[in-house]
Amino acid sequence: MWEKVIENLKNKVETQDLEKLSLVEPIFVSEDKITLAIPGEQIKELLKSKYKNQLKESLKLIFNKLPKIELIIKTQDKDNLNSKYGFENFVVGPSNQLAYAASVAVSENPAKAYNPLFIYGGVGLGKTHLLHAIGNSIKKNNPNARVLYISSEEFTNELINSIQYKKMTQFRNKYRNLDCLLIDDIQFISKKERTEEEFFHTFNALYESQKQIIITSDKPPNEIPDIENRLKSRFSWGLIVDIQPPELETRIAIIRKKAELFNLEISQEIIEFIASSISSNVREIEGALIKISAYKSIMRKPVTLNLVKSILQDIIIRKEKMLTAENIQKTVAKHFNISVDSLKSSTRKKEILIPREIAMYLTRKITKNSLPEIKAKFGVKSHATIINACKRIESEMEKDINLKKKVEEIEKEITDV
Ligand SMILES: Nc1ncnc2c1ncn2[C@@H]1O[C@H](COP(=O)(O)OP(=O)(O)OP(=O)(O)O)[C@@H](O)[C@H]1O
Repeated sequence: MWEKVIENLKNKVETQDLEKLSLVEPIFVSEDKITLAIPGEQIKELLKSKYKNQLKESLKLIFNKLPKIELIIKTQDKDNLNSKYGFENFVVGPSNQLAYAASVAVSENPAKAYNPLFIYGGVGLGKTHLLHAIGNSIKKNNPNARVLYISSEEFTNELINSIQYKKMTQFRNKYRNLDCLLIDDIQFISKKERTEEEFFHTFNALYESQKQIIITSDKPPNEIPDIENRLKSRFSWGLIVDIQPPELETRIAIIRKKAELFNLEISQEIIEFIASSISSNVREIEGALIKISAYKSIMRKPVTLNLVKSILQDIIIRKEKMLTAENIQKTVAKHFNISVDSLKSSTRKKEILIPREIAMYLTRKITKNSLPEIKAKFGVKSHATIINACKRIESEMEKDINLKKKVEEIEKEITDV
């Protein structure tokens, strides 16, 4: 029936309006009354102010008389928000302070504080948590706000379906009529031309109508490979903040908070043990606590340090395996595109010398190897060579930001296990 109305309206309505009106759904139809479900206040207003007469005429034509027209707003689409992620259960420390503060600011003043807000950081560091917290907080302040959380993969799948089933109008209306779009892991749209194109237009539509956009990624915009420059530049229009792996103190605070949530009583000694065994990934910390909780309830035994050590053995062994001089040499060699053997040679060529000194510096910093052990692993004659290499790299990193970044990136790759 509504298709007939639309057919009738075709020549009397502007094209872009017609697309919007085609989203209206009749949910009750009789000769006396017709109830139309409208997706949003904007379309309702459009229908009432601009097309009331045309609508009446079309209905008259179809029914031979004019039924009573009732307009109701369609219940909102699911916002995909997970209520378990809030600001109140996000532990703040130096590593995530800025991302947290920016997220709170955006949720208090959508589209006015920072737009877009771009949050990036490694795996399991709380980016998704912050996205949901922003969405939940905006909804709490304004229950009518149209907020949507979506991963860029889901966005891509939905787009593909919409193209396949010719539902692009619905797709565009869904995304372009939001007050706040929270899009997770944007790096996954790279190399997907059509998705990038569609996201570009979604971004523009929202930005131009002053709607809030929050984006997360594993890298800053300019380092996401194979993504259009026009998107990268838009991602940088607002504020870009990073989340770093939490420091020891923050990890301890996170473990305390999570243990409390899981109703798990553990001693300070155990908390510190977990915090020092799992350094870079909060999801892994959570996983460890869930495992301990499960053991506790199944075995009905008190949680001792030894029990925790045996429960977390696989994680600890995996870490120890990665934190070796051999693995550091391999990773450094890969980053500089040179061979592991050349790292152990005595050549003074700059392109080998710097990577070799970086490898020594990282071995000293992150393994438990003693100086004689490091000496043997790099085939050098004296301890002084290693100590001097470490000092040189430390002072070079202070002067050269690119070198500092490179070393940090390699260190992250080695310790992120
Ligand atoms: N600072 C924090 N305080 C409390 N919980 C945290 C914190 N950081 C991370 N978490 C928790 O760690 C888990 C992983 O975080 P989240 O899913 O947000 O990571 P992510 O950065 O989005 O990772 P990915 O890139 O894999 O999607 C979540 O359960 C989250 O609640």
